[in-house]
Amino acid sequence: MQEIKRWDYNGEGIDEQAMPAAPWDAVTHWVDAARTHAQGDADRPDPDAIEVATVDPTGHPQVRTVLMRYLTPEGPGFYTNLSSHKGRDLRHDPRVAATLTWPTLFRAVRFVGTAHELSRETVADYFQARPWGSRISAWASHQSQPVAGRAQLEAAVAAYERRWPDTGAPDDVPVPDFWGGYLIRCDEVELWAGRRSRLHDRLVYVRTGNGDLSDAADWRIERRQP
Ligand SMILES: Cc1cc2nc3c(=O)[nH]c(=O)nc-3n(C[C@H](O)[C@H](O)[C@H](O)COP(=O)(O)O)c2cc1C
Repeated sequence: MQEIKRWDYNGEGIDEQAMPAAPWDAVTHWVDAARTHAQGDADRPDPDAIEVATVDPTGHPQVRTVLMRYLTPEGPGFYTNLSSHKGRDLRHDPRVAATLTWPTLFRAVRFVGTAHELSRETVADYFQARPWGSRISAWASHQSQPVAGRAQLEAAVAAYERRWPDTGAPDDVPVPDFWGGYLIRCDEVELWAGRRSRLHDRLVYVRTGNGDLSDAADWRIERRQP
């Protein structure tokens, strides 16, 4: 049999006595730690890369990686093309799940909830902070649609570059109507910590009320078996 390389996970684990009563502090503490850990190390995956799972109109699960460019007590979120397959999925069924995984810290966070479109104001603020080239690409890409070849995409980019040259101003490229973002309003937030011999720690914040991630009264904590 082929030899399998096995890694034992020996992270810090989770002490529920020390865990904040609301998920917001727990999540931001881990996100900050992952960002610090990744700093200046090109070999570490982007700490904000998040896998987002949706259900397509046929009921089939779909998953892809995006960047968590939004994180407030309302929930985590991301920006994308609203006409993409994920946009189509979420219009049809807003239920969503997402995971942030930081293998070198033996940690992962899992969010389960429903997706809500971010306001046009929030989207515009983020879009205008993106580099000019990324804003041009957002116009040129009909995300998730087939394309005859890369040349077709590059021709579309060149046409938009001529239309909206880089002036250095944040609004030199308008915000496309079809571009936006989603906030995940969470019903569950799980913190997973890898421990020795696969006897990991899993602590799940389960929503009990209508508040946001920082409202301790609206969450209970449950430990689940690994
Ligand atoms: C590290 C990484 C980051 C990505 N970030 C984004 C993102 O923030 N937004 C986005 O729409 N796609 C992003 N993508 C591309 C998506 O994975 C995916 O290809 C695209 O959104 C189309 O997905 P869909 O056809 O399921 O809608 C990223 C891919 C990777 C690997």
